[in-house]
Amino acid sequence: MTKLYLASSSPRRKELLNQIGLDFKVKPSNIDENRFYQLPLERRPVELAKDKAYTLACELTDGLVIGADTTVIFGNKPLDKPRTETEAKEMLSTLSGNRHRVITGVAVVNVSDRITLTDRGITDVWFRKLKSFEIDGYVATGESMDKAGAYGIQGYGSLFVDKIHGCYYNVVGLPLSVLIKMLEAFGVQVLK
Ligand SMILES: Cc1cn([C@H]2C[C@H](O)[C@@H](COP(=O)(O)OP(=O)(O)OP(=O)(O)O)O2)c(=O)[nH]c1=O
Repeated sequence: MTKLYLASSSPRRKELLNQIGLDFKVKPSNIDENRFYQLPLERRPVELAKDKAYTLACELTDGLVIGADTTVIFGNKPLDKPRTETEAKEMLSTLSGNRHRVITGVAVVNVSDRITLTDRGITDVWFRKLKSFEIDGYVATGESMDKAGAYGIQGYGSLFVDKIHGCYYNVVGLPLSVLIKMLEAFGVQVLK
């Protein structure tokens, strides 16, 4: 059976892979994300995903490595993980009453020959207009801090979302319908 590795520290990605019954090991890879900040925003998540997966693949002898990166884009600006609570509140004010885009890049690297597949999911998310006490209350829950765009659609952040167009799981951190096609290309099947 093919060994599977998830090159990510995101608990959400781990949960999503568990949800579809995959047997895998988690081995986060530490890459220098700063090197990618010059790239066009639509390309960045895929390149980051590839680097995360490839970096771990170089430490292994066999198996498949999955890497991913979620970027939240408002207009043509990225909203990365907030560094402070003030920054989180600013991001949420920006998203309030507006539409933004979530792109999750995914890469699967075959360790033995380094053959790599990449793809991405794109989801548009509409937030309702938020009151300032709601933004303060949300940031006080602590949910913002490790998440792109300063919110988690799977948590209290669900209260802000009017509608989405695209894959929900892509927003949480892994577009599962995209990933499964990539895994199948390497002979891994969930439903037989
Ligand atoms: C928009 C959004 C993001 N997120 C999370 C998913 C990702 O964990 C995080 C985006 O940061 P990433 O840099 O994609 O991932 P990470 O740093 O958590 O993990 P790693 O780099 O080791 O793979 O934001 C949610 O959980 N819910 C949401 O609704």
